[in-house]
Amino acid sequence: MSATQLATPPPSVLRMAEGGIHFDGVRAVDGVTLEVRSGEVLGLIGPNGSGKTSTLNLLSGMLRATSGSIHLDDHDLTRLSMRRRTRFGVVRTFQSGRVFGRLTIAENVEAAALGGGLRRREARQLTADILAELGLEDVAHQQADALTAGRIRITAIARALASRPRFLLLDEPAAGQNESEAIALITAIREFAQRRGCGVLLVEHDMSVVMGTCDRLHVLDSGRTVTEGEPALVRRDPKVIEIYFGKRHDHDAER
Ligand SMILES: Nc1ncnc2c1ncn2[C@@H]1O[C@H](COP(=O)(O)OP(=O)(O)OP(=O)(O)O)[C@@H](O)[C@H]1O
Repeated sequence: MSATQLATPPPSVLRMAEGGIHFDGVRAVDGVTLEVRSGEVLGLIGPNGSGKTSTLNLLSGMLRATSGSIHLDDHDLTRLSMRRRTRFGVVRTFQSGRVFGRLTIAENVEAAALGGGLRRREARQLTADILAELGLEDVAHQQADALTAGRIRITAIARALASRPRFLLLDEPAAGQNESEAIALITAIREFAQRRGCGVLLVEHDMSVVMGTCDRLHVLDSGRTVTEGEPALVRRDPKVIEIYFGKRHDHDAER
């Protein structure tokens, strides 16, 4: 059996309802409700310090919510650790990327596929598919230690995909890459997610990157939801223009 024929899981929803967390009086996330659905990419955007990473951390279990709840379908994840959420298929990646430096890229990805319960043949096939999709074929047999930070970050994403998550939470996966590289990477992740029914939450700074790569956008400012919807509509929302594009918009208007 080819790994691309692996069964697609039934549709699911990862949902945060009125989620909140505060740090020493700072309300980093303040009553945010959002849903990520199987097979879609939800872009989480907003200015610096608006609560994007904290929201992702609440969903992954890295932070415990001080208010609200988090559910995967009917399962209440609110009090579960990150490790236990991983068992439900909710997986996050880190900006720095976590890989085994002594293993090759292919071995790193295959180890994640085996850890996710695949047999060796299926794991090999899935690894080959992912390396091709993420443009890692040329470095497949290089030791991870020898690669650039950017390639290591992509390898960490490849490992996360190989574990066959139901929901993948990505914190700026394309950090440090130029715009076209970022769009290519996120497009590859999106295609993988769509084919395998995996939902993706993507934290990303760059509006031009999320516009063509996300199915929906959720905009935060000061820990609160500003708006949510299709990228083209969100981009035209006056509240978003004000908080997110303010300076550029004024500049454009002046020209
Ligand atoms: N561990 C922490 N301790 C104290 N304050 C924190 C902590 N984590 C986040 N904050 C604060 O919470 C707010 C939201 O931070 P968060 O990192 O979630 O925002 P962000 O939108 O991801 O920002 P950026 O785009 O700059 O990465 C900020 O004011 C930040 O300083």
